Amino acid sequence: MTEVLRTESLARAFGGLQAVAGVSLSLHAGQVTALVGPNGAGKTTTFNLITGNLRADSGAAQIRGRPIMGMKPWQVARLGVARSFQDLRLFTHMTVRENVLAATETASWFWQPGGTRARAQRQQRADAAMEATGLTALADARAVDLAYAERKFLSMARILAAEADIWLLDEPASGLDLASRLRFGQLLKDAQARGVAICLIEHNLDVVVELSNRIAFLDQGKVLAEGDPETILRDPALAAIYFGDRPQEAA
Ligand SMILES: Nc1ncnc2c1ncn2[C@@H]1O[C@H](COP(=O)(O)OP(=O)(O)OP(=O)(O)O)[C@@H](O)[C@H]1O
Repeated sequence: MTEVLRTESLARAFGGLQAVAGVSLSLHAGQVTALVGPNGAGKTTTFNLITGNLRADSGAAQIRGRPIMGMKPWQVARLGVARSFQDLRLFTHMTVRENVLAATETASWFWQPGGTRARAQRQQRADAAMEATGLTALADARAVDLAYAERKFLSMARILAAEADIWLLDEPASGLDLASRLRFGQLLKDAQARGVAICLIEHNLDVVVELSNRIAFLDQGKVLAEGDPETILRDPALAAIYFGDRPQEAA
């Protein structure tokens, strides 16, 4: 299985708080890795360090062997990383189509050589992404007017349209009803079949079991365990940490 992204001992503190304390992870093409752990474990911060939204204090990360530390978010995006946020970060007063088109922005402008063709391709990519996420009929609706699940799917449509092959998804299924969750699961399975490497932050363990091949369990900024979902979720010590029933540390 091809490794596409690797982090080595990533670390980041906020003042006295060591939010990420040496995270080493690897993502593989066609595999879904779930980042699981209690609130405040450092999951979102790990994403932010990979995507260049935050600078690491130490450690390294590479995409297909290319070091990415110190890169800006747009540079990491150009290497094929697409990311969703817990708060979605849509352009709320733009339409669904405009939101999706904006995610295809790396194509050239229409006045450049080949620009007209590139622009037509962007439209096609946006149309395909809206179709795959069930948003075609809402293409002209403003993001702010969408229902909650539709906004979540719009955030996924933006990821699809970006044609990235590494997806970092921050709680993409939270708050979805069962039917939407199944639809979302199908999107992930299709992407996985195309060889996309997916990393998913997810609190709902049913979703984790349903969708992921591997779990990396984080606590207090460290990967405590890594492995297949069955094994990790059956571990009573990890369950105690996850459900807030942490054993007292020796004084
Ligand atoms: N910009 C920041 N400034 C200060 N502290 C921060 C900042 N970002 C995160 N933290 C702190 O770092 C720790 C890790 O936060 P992070 O959001 O990465 O956790 P998480 O595992 O994603 O949590 P959750 O599951 O609740 O989203 C938390 O204690 C959080 O309060």
